[in-house]
Parts: sequence; structure tokens; C-alpha cells
Amino acid sequence: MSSTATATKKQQASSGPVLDWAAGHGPVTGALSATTGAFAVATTGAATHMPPGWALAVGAAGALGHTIVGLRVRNAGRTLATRAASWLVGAGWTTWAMTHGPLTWAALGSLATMGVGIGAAARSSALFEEAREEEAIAAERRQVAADLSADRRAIAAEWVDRIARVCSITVRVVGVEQWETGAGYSIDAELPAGGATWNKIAAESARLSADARLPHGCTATASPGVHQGRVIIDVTTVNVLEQERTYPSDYGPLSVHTGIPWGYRTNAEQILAYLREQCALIVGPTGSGKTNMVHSILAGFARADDILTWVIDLNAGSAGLPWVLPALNGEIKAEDGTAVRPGIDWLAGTYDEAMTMLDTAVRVAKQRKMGYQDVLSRANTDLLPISAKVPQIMLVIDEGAEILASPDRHVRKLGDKILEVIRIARAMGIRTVLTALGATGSVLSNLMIRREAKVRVALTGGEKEGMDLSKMFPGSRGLRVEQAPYKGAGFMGTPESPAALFKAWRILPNQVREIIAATSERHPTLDTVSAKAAGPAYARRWDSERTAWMREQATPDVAGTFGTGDSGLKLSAFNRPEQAPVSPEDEMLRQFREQIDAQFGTAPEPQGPERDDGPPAAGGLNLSALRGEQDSPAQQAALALLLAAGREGTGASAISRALSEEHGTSRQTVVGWLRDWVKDGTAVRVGEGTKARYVHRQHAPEQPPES
Ligand SMILES: Nc1ncnc2c1ncn2[C@@H]1O[C@H](COP(=O)(O)OP(=O)(O)OP(=O)(O)O)[C@@H](O)[C@H]1O
Repeated sequence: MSSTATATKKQQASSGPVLDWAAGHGPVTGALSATTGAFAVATTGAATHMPPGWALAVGAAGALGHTIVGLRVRNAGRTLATRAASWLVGAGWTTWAMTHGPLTWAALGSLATMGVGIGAAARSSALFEEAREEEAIAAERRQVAADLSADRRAIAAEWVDRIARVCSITVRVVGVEQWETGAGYSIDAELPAGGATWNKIAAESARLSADARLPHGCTATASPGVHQGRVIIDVTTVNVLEQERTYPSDYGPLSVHTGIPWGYRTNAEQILAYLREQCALIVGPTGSGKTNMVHSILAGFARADDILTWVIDLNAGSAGLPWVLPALNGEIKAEDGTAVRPGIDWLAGTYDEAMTMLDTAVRVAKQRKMGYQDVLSRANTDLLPISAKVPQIMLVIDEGAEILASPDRHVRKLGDKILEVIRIARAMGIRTVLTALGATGSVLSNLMIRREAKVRVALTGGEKEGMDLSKMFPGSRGLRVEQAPYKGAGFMGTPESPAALFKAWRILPNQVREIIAATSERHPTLDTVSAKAAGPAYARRWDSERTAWMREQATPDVAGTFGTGDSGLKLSAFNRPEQAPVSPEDEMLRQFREQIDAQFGTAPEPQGPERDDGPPAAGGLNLSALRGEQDSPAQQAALALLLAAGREGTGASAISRALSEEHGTSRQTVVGWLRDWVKDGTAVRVGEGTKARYVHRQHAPEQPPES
């Protein structure tokens, strides 16, 4: 819209002028309006013997009015002249026509010629006006660019001098790029002929930083440019490692394929961990911010729609509890008031549970290898294609490195299982994140860890003792512990991003709760092939006897695990005697079980590759109701197997085979249970004779609508 039209609109809106001298006309309508107006005035004026001088006076006033308005909206001189001339020519013709008679061929012919003339003049002045506006905008842009490049030129000149002074090399700066994060800039420079290399500048990093008077924690780091005669110098001007930055509040979906953000670099850019094939090792002494970092890692995994997170924490469960308790406690509800799923898929806090989890992981990996042969051959790959339907399992093992290096034979068994998972499960989509307090020598000398765990983090948090960065990041030079003296800060290196300074985001319990709520619907469920292999060990993971250890750990202030006093999780339900007819813990676990049962079924909802993704179906079987005296663990396990069998269903023989080792259940007993379940609607029998299968009602083909 032209400035004239804009000004007109504004004017109308504010004062509403009686005579609109700036009334919008195009070249054609303007000319038409002028000529028809002049003709009308001339004919009426002649008929009524109006003094011809009046027409001239009106024309002069029109020219004046339009000129004033034109000046106010800053029309070009050419536009003003065109408009004023149109008024005056029109008025002149009217005066002449009134004197000599408007209805003569001479008057009409000259009027038509005048109309065409006014139209052409108006068109040319409109075009000129448009061009003038465009030129003004371009000039403004040129000015901004000039200011910017003046800035860059100043930086370039300053660094050419500095490099000459400190390194005795005269470079030519090719480009300066200011970082979008505002934390510094990069200089692209050409090295002089004569064999100067980028390393010579890199070696003087500390002196260059001092010469540039950079704040503490900021660096000037040189790295190779596009070819060996070029160098890139990254200069940080703001020490973002010193600042406390909270976990980004965008909890949008992530994927194992697109990388999971674990923190940010000194240029404030996110650093991503790609864990489809890699395992990770995080080392941090007590107080370095390791627990906080684990929480921000779990946050990233919770946000992914193709990751299931299994956590082992034999140390009071602090790594996993905040991701389970708010859901377990019923503190968080979905928007529609239904229960939310915990932010992690399984939490092992005891030796036995950890062993069960690791055994399950091994079984799942082996089963996937067999069950997905056709998928692998169709995709022509030996890496199982991970998706929301066939999710990656991320095993997060707090102080896992200590488990691996433990002198205790019992604990070492767990360590061996961890190594087995790392060894066999890469292709099948199970990877581990191990944390370590330190003592990494023996762990890092383990070939399996060296080969498979190349995503590495060393949190220093000011700790200088026992931090051997050269072992954590072999081949990296110039990393010094004292560069990152802040909690949550340290070094991170991945196959994609060389080891360098970084910091983890601070994540507080309220964000953990927000993420649990925001991601509840997004978590995948274990695929049918894996769920079958996982069996009851997985399906019953939230059972009361299995989660009993949480009762001891669920002290009133789990917030302590976040190192914060006031904004911690308030696990009030643990301390609410009025809600605890038996004991607060039993009541809490009962509620949790009911919620999980009601919302998702205690067993996973296997979603085979053939099924659509979707939110977990509500109204799963309330297993809590079945958990009576007569309901034996074997029967519960059988029911879990039925659930895990999904749409395909299963039979008495298969169930009894699966139960025989642990429970010694006979086929006959299972037949009895199946018959009972068909009677009470828990299961549906499909097929006949040898093809007869039992399908849990959740997966039954024609499931009656829930009442
Ligand atoms: N990324 C961070 N940014 C800012 N401060 C942090 C960060 N991470 C940790 N901190 C601070 O450091 C303190 C200790 O953190 P955290 O409990 O995670 O350390 P830790 O290494 O797990 O120690 P411990 O083993 O004793 O639990 C926190 O209370 C917090 O004040």
C-alpha cells in the first residue's frame, strides 16, 4: 500500500475530513472523475448562467487543497504538480466551455483529449511514487548493512593487528560472522603465503584471549578453515558456562535419529547426542552436577517418540524416582483428568530388579534379531529401523561404571550383563548411558566401552583431582579442567562433535513434572516382538512387590535429589494419613496400580508394525481387581502373557511352556484359567480346533464398546 493511501486511511479514521482532497483515484477513475465533473459543472453552469469565474475559483481551490494534502503525506513534487495541473486544466476548460457553450464539438473533443492527458499524467506520477518508495526502503536496508559491515570491518581490522602482534602472522580476513546466540563471533581468515599454518594461531589461543581482554571463561580458538591456507577463529565474548541456564521450555517431540540435546557449547549452541548406535559415558565426581545432567538426559529421552527409557539406579533410585513418583502419586493428571504415564518406562532400584531388567534387555535384543529378519531384509540393512512402532530402548545406569569395576562378584554379574547388552544389542536398538563417579581407568580400558561408548561427558564442576581428560577424550589437545570450574559444566565429545567445553542445562523438579505431563501421550509402547520376549518380567514391572523398594526411598523430600530445597517435589501423598486406610505407601501404590491398569493395562500395549500409532487405549483390564488371594503369581503371569500376545493371541501350551520353568504350571491349569477368562469376558477365543487362540479382550477383533 502506498504511503498516500495509508495516510488517507489514517486520516479518515481519525478526523473524517468533509472534503477529501486525497480521495483515492487510479489514473483511469481519476481522469474520468475529473472530466465528467468538469462536463457536469460546465453544462449546469451554462444553463443556469453561473458566472464562469466561479469554476476557475473552484479549480484553484482544488489544486491548493490537493497540494497541501500531498505535502502532508510527502508526495513527490512530480505527483503534486500533476494533481494541481489536473485541477487547473479542468477548471480552465470548464470556464471556457461555460462561456462558449459546452455542447459543441470543439468543447467535447477538447474535454476528451484533456481526460486522456490527465489519465496519462496520473499513471506516470503513480509509477514514479512507487519507485520512490522502493528506493527509500532499499536505501534504509543499505544503511543497516553498511552499519553492520562497519562493525565487522572493525572486528577484522582489530584481529589482523592482534594476530600480527601475538603470532607474528599477517592474515587477511575474508569474513566475520556474528553468532545468532549473541555469545561471540567467528573470523574466517587467509593465512599468508610462506607456509604459515592454522596451528600456529591455535597454539597462541591463551595469549590472543588475553590480548583481546576477553572476560574469564571466554576463548579465541583457532581451527582449520576450508583449506589448509585458511583458519577459522571462534571468539566467545560472553561466558555462557558461568550462567545458569534452565532446560529449554520447548518440550516438543524429539527422535533418536535427530539427536537429543544434552547441553550447550560456549557459543550457546545446543550439542546433540546421537545414540542410535552409540552408548554414552558420563563421568562426574560428587557435586559436579551429574544427577542434574542425568535428569536433563531423561528429559530428552522422555520427549522422544521412539525411545523407551529403562533406568537402573542402585543408589536410592534418585535418578529415576522423580520421573515415576509424580505419576505414581497421582499428582499429575492429563488435561482430561486421566492418569499420566511415568516419564520413564521402567525403574530398577534393587539388584534383583536390575538383573531382571538386564535379562529382559538381552532377551528382547535376541528376539528382535530373529523376529525382524524380514524387516531388515526389506530395508536392506543390518540396523533395525527404529520408529515409534519399534522403539529404541535406552538403558540409563547410574554409577554403571562403578558396577562394571566392582570387586564384588555379585555386583560384577550385573556388570557382565551390562557389557553383554552393549555387545549384542547395537543393531537391535538397545543402547546404554553409563554414569561414573570417577575411577574410570578400568572402565575406559575396557575394549567394549572404548569401542561402543563414544558419546562422552566429563563434568568437572571445579574438581581437579582424578580427572584424566586425555583418557576420556583421546586425541584431543588443550582441554584443561580449570576451563570449566562451574557445576554442570565440563567437556563433551561425540563422533560428530569433537570434545570441547559444554554445560548441561539446570533442570528443576517442576520442569520434570511438566515434561512428564507433556510427553505422557507421546511415549511409544514396546513392539509385539519385544513384548513377547520381555514377557511377564516386563509386563508386571509396576506390581506392588516389584515397586516395594520405592516405599523406602520415597522419603518426604525427593527434592533433595535435585539439590534444591524449596521448589522440590512435594510428595504429600506419602504423608497423608487420612488417605491411608492401610498405610500411606500401600494406598499410594494401590492408586498408582489402578491408574496404570485403568489407563494402559498393566502390560504394555503391543503395537506391531502393522498397527497405527495412537494414544494408549483407555479401559484396560483392572488387574488390581483380580489380585485376590486365589490369584497366584503364576496366574498373573499367564494373564500378562495373554496381554502381551496382542491381537495374535496365544494358547494354553505356549503359556504353560513359558511358565513351566518359574512356576511349574501345567497345561491343564492354564486351560482352566483360559476357560474362566473367556467366561468372565477377560479373554476371547478365536479360531477353531488346532487354530484356536485366546486373545485378551483389549486386543479382541470385535471388542464391544466400553460402557
Ligand atoms: N547445569 C547446572 N547449572 C547450574 N547449577 C548446577 C547445574 N548442575 C548442578 N548444579 C548445582 O550443583 C548442585 C549439585 O548438583 P547435583 O546434585 O546434580 O550433583 P551430583 O554430581 O549429582 O552430586 P551428588 O553426587 O552429591 O548428588 C546442584 O544443587 C546445583 O546447585
